[in-house]
Amino acid sequence: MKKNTTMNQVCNLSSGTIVNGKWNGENYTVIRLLGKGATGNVYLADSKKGKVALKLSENSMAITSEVNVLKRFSKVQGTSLGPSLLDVDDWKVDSQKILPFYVMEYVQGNNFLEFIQERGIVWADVLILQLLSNLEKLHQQGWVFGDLKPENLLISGPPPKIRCIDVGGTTQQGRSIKEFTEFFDRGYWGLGTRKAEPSYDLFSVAMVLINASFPKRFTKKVDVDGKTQLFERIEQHPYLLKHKQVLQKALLGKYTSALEMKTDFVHLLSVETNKAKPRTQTYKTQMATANKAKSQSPKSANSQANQTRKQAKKTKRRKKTSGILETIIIILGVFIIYSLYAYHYLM
Ligand SMILES: Nc1ncnc2c1ncn2[C@@H]1O[C@H](COP(=O)(O)OP(=O)(O)OP(=O)(O)O)[C@@H](O)[C@H]1O
Repeated sequence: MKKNTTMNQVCNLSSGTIVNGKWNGENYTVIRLLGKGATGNVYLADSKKGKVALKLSENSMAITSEVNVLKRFSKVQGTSLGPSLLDVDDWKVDSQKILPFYVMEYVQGNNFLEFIQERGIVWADVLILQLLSNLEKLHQQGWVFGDLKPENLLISGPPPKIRCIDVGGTTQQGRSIKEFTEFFDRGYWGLGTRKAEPSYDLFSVAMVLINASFPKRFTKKVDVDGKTQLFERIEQHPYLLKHKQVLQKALLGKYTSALEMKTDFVHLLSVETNKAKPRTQTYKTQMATANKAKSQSPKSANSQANQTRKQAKKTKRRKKTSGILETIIIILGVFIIYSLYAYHYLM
């Protein structure tokens, strides 16, 4: 999208600048720039309500459209689709310049990729389930998020909670997607149209997971079709491979609702959890058998010193492996319990 240089000059506010609302009379003291978007800049600011995020733009149409989306989001019960809207006003910069702005809740936290890089890919499961719940509610209201990408997903908490920011791409179902980023756009990969429908967002969800596994985004190859290239990527990463079925269906637009995708996702996770159990039992059984055998043959152990030394080494190795395995099992257990807790608590 074309950048408006005048806007960028005016919108480059330094720390301490006071933005005064012409109509509502609220004052906001700029702390720092949070980010620059295509339509304006977002600042962290101090206000009588505490820290807030303030978006300033020369483009009053864009501000109005985003404000309308945030208002609509606030009516969707039980979700955290976007930051809550706190104020909408104009700022009289000088005698000739008036800039529209809106103030929203400051969502403190890392974006999706930063969070995953810090905590590990296993967290993607919990976050994607939350995202799918939010999308389901948004789609039910007749809207599509559009520009779904890791930068637009902030993780607040604890407990970790996914929040969609940058509502500029939110489009009414049936219309053409307003804003998109190539990597997350099914049109770019030749896997569908840019018509706003739930499957458009669900394709992007799959791409968010692919991006979480391959943080360096790749471009579409000229000589290979999009489907082949993306399916190949899925085969190359253990996390993606584990979610292959769901990802492939989402990429091919086979899900007509976020709920359907979420159900498949939950099913896949429960299958994985069940698979993990017998492996643990088998190992324990093996250990018990080995210990039993060892205690039943002390004589042969005494007469064969070499064998005993080897046995001791083996046992030491086994104990070490057992320790590592136990730690993994405990971490896995805690994670599953936490996931269930987060899942029930947040959904
Ligand atoms: N409510 C918020 N709380 C915290 N940070 C925010 C909030 N809103 C925006 N930001 C930060 O400001 C950045 C710019 O936000 P904005 O939504 O305007 O632009 P963008 O995502 O770059 O948009 P575009 O895709 O329109 O270019 C975001 O990437 C994010 O880092």
